[in-house]
Parts: sequence; structure tokens; C-alpha cells
Amino acid sequence: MAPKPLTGQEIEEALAGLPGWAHEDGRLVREYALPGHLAAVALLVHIATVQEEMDHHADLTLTYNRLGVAVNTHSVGGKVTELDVRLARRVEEMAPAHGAS
Ligand SMILES: C[C@H](O)[C@H](O)[C@H]1CNC2=NC(N)=NC(=O)C2=N1
Repeated sequence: MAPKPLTGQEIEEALAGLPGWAHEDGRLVREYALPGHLAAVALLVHIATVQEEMDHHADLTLTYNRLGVAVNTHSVGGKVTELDVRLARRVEEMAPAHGAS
């Protein structure tokens, strides 16, 4: 069943528990700074493995030692759903071990 788009209030409530994340252009977004290029690549690969597990995928942008994450749910026309929040939480959980800030 298609996930339900979240209301603005629901998104704000979710962001309260996602430090550094924002709701921009209909997507949940965060940019991580990493200790170096290979650390950024390692985080990208780790996120990709979780995305495959969840079958839910963000746009990941690698720029030297920075990694951008931007996600919404394509199957409901590019709206933010609980699936996006769950992915953001998974990324937030893994990021510190990669030295991300
Ligand atoms: C067939 C596959 O399950 C779907 O295309 C998945 C893949 N990853 C996805 N990722 C995102 N962000 N939104 C989707 O609707 C989506 N759908």
C-alpha cells in the first residue's frame, strides 16, 4: 500500500528528532562533513546498503569530504512520507561512527 504523505506538522515533529536535517523543496535533506574523501565514500556505501535493505533510496551527493542526502518518496509523487523519516533516522544512527558531523 502506498505510504501516506506527511503533513507539514508531522514533518516538523520528525525534524525535531533529526538534528541538522531540513525540509527543502519537498525533500528531507542533510549535508554531512566527513574527515576526508574516503570517509565520505564509506558513509555513502553504508547508506546505500541500508537503502537496499529498506528498498528506499535517497539522492546522495559526494563532494570531496562532504555527503549530501536528499530524500522523498517517488511512489506518491515526490512527497515526504514515514519511509523518508525512517531512512533519515537510520542515516543519523550510522553517521557518528563515520566521523560525520
Ligand atoms: C521497485 C522499487 O521497489 C521502487 O521503485 C522503490 C525503490 N526506491 C524508492 N525510493 C524512494 N525514495 N521512493 C520510492 O518510491 C522508491 N520506490
